[in-house]
Amino acid sequence: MADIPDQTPTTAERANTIFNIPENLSKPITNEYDAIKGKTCLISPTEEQFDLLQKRLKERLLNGRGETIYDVGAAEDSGDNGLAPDEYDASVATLQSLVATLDADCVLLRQRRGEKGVFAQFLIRKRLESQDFLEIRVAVVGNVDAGKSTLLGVLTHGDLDNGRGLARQKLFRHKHEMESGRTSSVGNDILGFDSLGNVVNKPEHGSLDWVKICERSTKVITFIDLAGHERYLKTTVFGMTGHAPDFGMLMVGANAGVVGMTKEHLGLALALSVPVFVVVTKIDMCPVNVLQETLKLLVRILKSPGCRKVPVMVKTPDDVIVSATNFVSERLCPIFQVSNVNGENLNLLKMFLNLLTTRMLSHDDEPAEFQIDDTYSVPGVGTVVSGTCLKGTIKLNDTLMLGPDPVGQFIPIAVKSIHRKRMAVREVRGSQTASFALKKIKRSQIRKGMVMVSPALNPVACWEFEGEILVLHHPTTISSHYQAMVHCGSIRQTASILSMSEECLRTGDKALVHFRFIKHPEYLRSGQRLVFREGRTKAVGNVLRVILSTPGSLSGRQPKANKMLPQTSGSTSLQYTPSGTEVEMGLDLTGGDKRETQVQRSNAKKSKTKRGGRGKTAHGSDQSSQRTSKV
Ligand SMILES: Nc1nc2c(ncn2[C@@H]2O[C@H](COP(=O)(O)OP(=O)(O)OP(=O)(O)O)[C@@H](O)[C@H]2O)c(=O)[nH]1
Repeated sequence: MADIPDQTPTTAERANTIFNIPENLSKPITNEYDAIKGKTCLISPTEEQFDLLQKRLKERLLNGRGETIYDVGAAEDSGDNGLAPDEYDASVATLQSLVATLDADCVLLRQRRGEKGVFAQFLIRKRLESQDFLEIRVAVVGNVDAGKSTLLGVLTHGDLDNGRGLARQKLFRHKHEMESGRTSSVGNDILGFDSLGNVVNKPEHGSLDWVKICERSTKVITFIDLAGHERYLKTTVFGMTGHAPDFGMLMVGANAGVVGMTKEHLGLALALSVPVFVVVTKIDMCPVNVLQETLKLLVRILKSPGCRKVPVMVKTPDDVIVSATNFVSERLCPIFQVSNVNGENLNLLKMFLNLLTTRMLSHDDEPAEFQIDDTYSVPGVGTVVSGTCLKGTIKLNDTLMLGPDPVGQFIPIAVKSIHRKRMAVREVRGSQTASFALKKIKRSQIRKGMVMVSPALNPVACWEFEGEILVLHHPTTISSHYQAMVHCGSIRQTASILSMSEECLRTGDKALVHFRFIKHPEYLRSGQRLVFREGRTKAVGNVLRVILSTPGSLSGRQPKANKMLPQTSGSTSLQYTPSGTEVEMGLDLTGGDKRETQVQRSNAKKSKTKRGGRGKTAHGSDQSSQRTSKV
């Protein structure tokens, strides 16, 4: 098994966490900006210094997608923070004139008194046109009844809950959800902030008022409300992979604690490298000792070798700023304790959401890539597709290649109208979600998982690919011919293992695996993250190599399993992105999992002995999966 990458924080990272140094301050400054170095640069800058300050702020706004947090009176390389009152006032005045020249707004986040005087942090946010806004996607996960839909109802509609399901009624999309009180589909709700950081949503804004919210917002948080019940896990996994969330909000009911699907959802977010923050709800009705127990267990799980998170209890506005500015590091895990009934600490959560920035970086000049996660047939409009623009810019009337169809073909298609959050716009850029009206195509010709890409990419579909996977959980062993659902972006299709670098895989094993889709070819790119699952069996990994389909292979004929791939896992170290993926490797996440693994292994041995063979369909669920997924 390949070595687990060392995820111990560097000294600099540790120092940043311990001393709460914002990331932008911990990086060395280029020589160009030496003239504006130090805490006094804003007091009375020369014309030349003012230009430099303006240039630097512009760069920071560009890098921060329209916003940045600016320190006034903070020393860059020592603890010598603080300015005398008149110096501080002069600095703030300079900052305000800088901000005014860049058509932005400046809001005080926090002010502190050091030995040498006052220092402060300001949020600087660009004012955008009414059609433009920064979009952050937050996937909301957690066990049934943790209060997910309720919190979203309270945040986005501004009215508190009554503890008996009042607030969630505004979010449900299906009659059966209204009746059962359970979410079963992937839902969306939005929370808008203006350039001053005020919440735009008003209680009277119904679900039809998205356009009004977006027009007045500079930043829009899109909540992807996912189902908590195990029965809907497939939909929840799709929400986490297909809707490209920037962050995960893990909800835990204070009285119920870390139960049911909580750990499953946490593991999924970590496996997909989605930074997570935790919201503990129902603190109004939970006895103090129960709440303490819940928090203690939560912290233990987050700190476990599997998670390696740094939990931070968020109790004050200061904690919010520190955790929001350091949240990009993925290691930090802020924990909020709220009540949807009396509104306690909801202001801290809103402040935190206002400070989040998108993780997806894309350049407007790259060829466009759009992944489809849903299709609609709208009377009077025709076929509409919704999804996420992963790269580049898509403009009205652009022609994109839509595919792959069942035989792996892509067809040119013109974009006739674009909507962002139900608002008609002229273009959509990387990291934004949108829906397009398409002409001359039937809804039945389009499925989730298809893409629309720039013709410059010359897209080709594939039936087969190689991936590196890590088995997070499997009751027995996985071997060749095993079939399970591959989730990769918005692709969701059963794939069969043709061969592996190991004979069989158990919980905690890693391998190179050759997959083949069983129904139709897909558009994949190497480096994409994937989840391979069936029931509670779960493996995560990356697409390593896409095996492009030759014309003959596009027929869909399934070749025989080929020989084992060369044993390369020793030399190819798994390229998992920070912390998350190895989460359950040590299986500390589930506390008793080490023991569980031993039991599983001994069960696997027994089952092998019963069948008198090793490897092949070593367990019932594999067989049933093969049965059910045959085409
Ligand atoms: N007292 C109290 N009750 C709450 C709070 N938050 C939610 N509830 C209640 O808890 C129940 C469950 O809330 P939901 O929002 O449906 O839970 P969920 O996590 O969305 O559940 P699923 O949709 O099934 O995944 C509802 O009756 C809410 O009124 C809270 O902070 N305090």
